[in-house]
Amino acid sequence: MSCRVAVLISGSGTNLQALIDARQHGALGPAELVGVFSNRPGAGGLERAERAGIPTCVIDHRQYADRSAFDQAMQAALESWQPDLLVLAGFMRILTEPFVARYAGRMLNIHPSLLPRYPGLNTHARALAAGDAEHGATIHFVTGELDGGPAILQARVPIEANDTAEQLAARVQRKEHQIYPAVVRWFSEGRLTMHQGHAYMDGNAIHPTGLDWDALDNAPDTDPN
Ligand SMILES: Nc1nc2c(c(=O)[nH]1)N[C@@H](CN(C=O)c1ccc(C(=O)N[C@@H](CCC(=O)O)C(=O)O)cc1)CN2
Ligand SMILES: NCC(=O)N[C@@H]1O[C@H](COP(=O)([O-])[O-])[C@@H](O)[C@H]1O
Repeated sequence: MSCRVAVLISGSGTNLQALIDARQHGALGPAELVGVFSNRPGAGGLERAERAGIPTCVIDHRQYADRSAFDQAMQAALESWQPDLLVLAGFMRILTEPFVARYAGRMLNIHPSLLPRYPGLNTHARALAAGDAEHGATIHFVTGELDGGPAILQARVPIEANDTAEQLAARVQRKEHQIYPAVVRWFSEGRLTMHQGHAYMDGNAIHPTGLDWDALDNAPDTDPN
């Protein structure tokens, strides 16, 4: 039974590429990439999708009077792909409550910080400015609370002396490209659920900050059964 996955982007699409590569290497489980949607014409990820033979759709949010009108147009376009899961991969628009409710429990986002630290934008510069020793990425279910949905997985990277925001972003992205395919696979295998605002893996509640990627040696997906 395949899991129909639509990916939402706004930019270069390196996380999309990681999903495409994982699919091509048989590492995405039953997940099938059925479409790529962008709110930005010319987004680099659109070329990645076209090269992979994945249908694309672009709706420019700037052509709409308000957020709700854009979300309604986006939802109508997405429904044509009949997605089981929406994957936000650098999608840079805040979604309205009705759109979020339509996909409750089947919409994921990857955020470039160790939530709850640094929701919103410019996370790398904020972590540097705060003098943090570590940074990372969080994958979470999307809810109406911006970057506040139940966490599924976190992955950490060290902040090195003299790091620029660009160097730190690149280190975080390398980790993102490892973890997002794993989480999409888990969801497509029916192992990830959201219930009453909490995330569950194989029926077990996930810690509020998510599973720790570096501690997964003994974790569910190493289970031989
Ligand atoms: N209702 C929700 N919408 C979105 C969520 C969410 O958790 N709940 N996650 C974000 C992804 N994201 C961070 O991970 C994020 C994206 C965009 C913004 C933002 O401030 N966007 C501005 C426009 C910025 C731009 O166009 O460059 C806006 O929408 O006005 C904050 C966080 C996706 N949506
Ligand atoms: N708040 C959302 C946000 O900042 N998301 C971030 O945008 C980048 C998209 O890169 P990509 O387009 O190359 O996948 C990723 O690093 C992702 O964490």
